[in-house]
Amino acid sequence: MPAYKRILLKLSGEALMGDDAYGINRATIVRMVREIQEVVQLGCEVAVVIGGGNIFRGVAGGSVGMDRATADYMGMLATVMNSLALADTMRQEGMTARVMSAISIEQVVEPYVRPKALQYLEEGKVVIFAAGTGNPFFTTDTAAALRGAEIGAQIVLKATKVDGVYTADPKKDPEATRYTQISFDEAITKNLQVLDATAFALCRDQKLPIKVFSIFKAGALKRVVMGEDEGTLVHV
Ligand SMILES: Nc1ncnc2c1ncn2[C@@H]1O[C@H](COP(=O)(O)OP(=O)(O)O)[C@@H](O)[C@H]1O
Ligand SMILES: O=c1ccn([C@@H]2O[C@H](COP(=O)(O)OP(=O)(O)O)[C@@H](O)[C@H]2O)c(=O)[nH]1
Repeated sequence: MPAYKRILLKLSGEALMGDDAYGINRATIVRMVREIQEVVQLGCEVAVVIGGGNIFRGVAGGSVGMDRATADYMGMLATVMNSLALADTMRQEGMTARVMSAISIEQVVEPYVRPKALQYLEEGKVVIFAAGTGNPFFTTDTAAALRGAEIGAQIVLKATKVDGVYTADPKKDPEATRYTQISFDEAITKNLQVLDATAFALCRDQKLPIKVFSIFKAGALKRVVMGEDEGTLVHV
């Protein structure tokens, strides 16, 4: 039995690159989709928010000196591309997915309408929330917290490049050690940067726990969903 009935899974856009310099690595996206399929088959309702770093950083050079809001809209469009790629890969793997966008581009994807999203989830479809929150100056982490709260997810799962929350940034400090669990207050006091501050505050206010785990580790998502010891749990 899965430990959660409904989850909001945040996938790092940058991780989609796999070993490539930018863009979407085919083997990587197929592997991610198969891991999601496993938890859907367990009976878990899955909503996904995906980042855009893999595409956006590829064009970021051109955004130097650009108006911040304009660059952010480009970033949101990058998440739409990733969402479409993810949904299409799910279709190829025999799953049913629906993409809903926070900015209206109706010829491409349907707009985000909360009751419709809830209906899809109840029907066992995977819902992919594209275009982040639809607002510049935010991130897809915040979109994950926001949509997670809106759909009544029991937990936000952040699948990222590190396998949990560490005492310091593990990419900079080799001595850093991983927490099995940590409270929101302690993570804020210690200024641990693994989710941005807005997303963090929203989850804390809504008492929505977060699990941070590795997107690269095979089977990690399933272990998290089964409530096994994996990654770091951030709790109230
Ligand atoms: N205390 C910490 N514990 C874990 N990771 C940290 C910490 N501080 C900074 N990081 C960095 O945060 C990064 C993950 O966050 P983020 O940039 O939001 O990734 P993404 O949105 O692509 O999943 C990691 O690559 C890691 O280097
Ligand atoms: O609500 C949002 C979500 C995303 N973005 C933009 O889209 C980019 C891509 O998202 P993110 O950096 O969160 O992706 P990831 O790091 O997961 O690849 C961000 O840098 C922002 O520029 C935004 O402006 N508002």
